[in-house]
Amino acid sequence: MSKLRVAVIGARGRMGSEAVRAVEAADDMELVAAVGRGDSLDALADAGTQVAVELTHPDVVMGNLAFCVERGIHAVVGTTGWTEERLAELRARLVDSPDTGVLIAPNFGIGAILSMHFARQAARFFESVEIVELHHPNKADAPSGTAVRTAEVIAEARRAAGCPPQPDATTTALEGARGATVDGVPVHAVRLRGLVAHQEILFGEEGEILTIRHDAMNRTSFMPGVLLGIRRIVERPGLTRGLEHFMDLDG
Ligand SMILES: NC(=O)C1=CN([C@@H]2O[C@H](COP(=O)(O)OP(=O)(O)OC[C@H]3O[C@@H](n4cnc5c(N)ncnc54)[C@H](OP(=O)(O)O)[C@@H]3O)[C@@H](O)[C@H]2O)C=CC1
Ligand SMILES: O=C(O)C1=N[C@H](C(=O)O)C[C@H](O)C1
Repeated sequence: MSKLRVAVIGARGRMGSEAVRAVEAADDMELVAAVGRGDSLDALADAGTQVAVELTHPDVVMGNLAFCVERGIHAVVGTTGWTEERLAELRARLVDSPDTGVLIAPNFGIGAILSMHFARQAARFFESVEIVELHHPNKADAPSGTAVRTAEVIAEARRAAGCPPQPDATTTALEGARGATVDGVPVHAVRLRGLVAHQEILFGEEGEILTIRHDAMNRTSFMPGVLLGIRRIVERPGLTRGLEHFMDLDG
């Protein structure tokens, strides 16, 4: 069987350099291009790339994806900082390239995806929920893409179950003291030297607290998810949001 022709954009970054190593080590993949800031994306087209792994920065991800989608190159995107407007722009681009698939994965960590799945299940049983995400201080976006998606998933589940808004008697607060509110869920972002990527989802009910915590101790931990995304996106045209769609979680 022929190998999947894979390129990495952002290849010299923390995640990109791990992705380069992971693709090179995968028996069913060939690394055909590895580009970073200042390199032309034409290298991807020239090398006959089938799947591009995008691990750069919120400021440049849209341009990189426009290049890929226009040329029918599938993309596995780890870059965060997504908004509804950006998602809508990408969906519109994909309409003109109906055979192309783009996976946007707020988190490639299998444990992180499972923690979001468990949070969805728990959401309707607790009056209160708050999210604390903790990352290294070089991170550009806050709150993290994972925290935003987790809050959305929890809010969807609570709406579907008819849960009322959660209690909060705060009437006076310093700006930011209650975090950012994402779809009704307070999200708190910590940036601390020594951390990699961590998240706690706190559920509270009278007399009972459930904490779901995930810790990524290094960036190698994201690579099984990156490889899974590469293998599966070639058979899934359109926009896929979240690696969970490739994980058979309800099976
Ligand atoms: N989905 C997931 O599981 C994960 C997602 N992420 C996300 O991935 C992204 C990258 O994170 P991380 O690796 O830590 O960040 P880094 O800053 O380490 O890497 C980003 C890389 O992209 C490069 N870059 C910047 N602009 C361009 C451009 N125009 N074209 C090509 N390359 C460019 C940077 O170059 P230079 O060094 O010159 O600035 C850098 O090498 C972030 O958005 C982060 O949130 C991170 C971890 C896990
Ligand atoms: O920037 C990071 O490091 C990470 N970014 C992703 C996010 O914003 O959720 C995934 C992970 O948390 C690491």
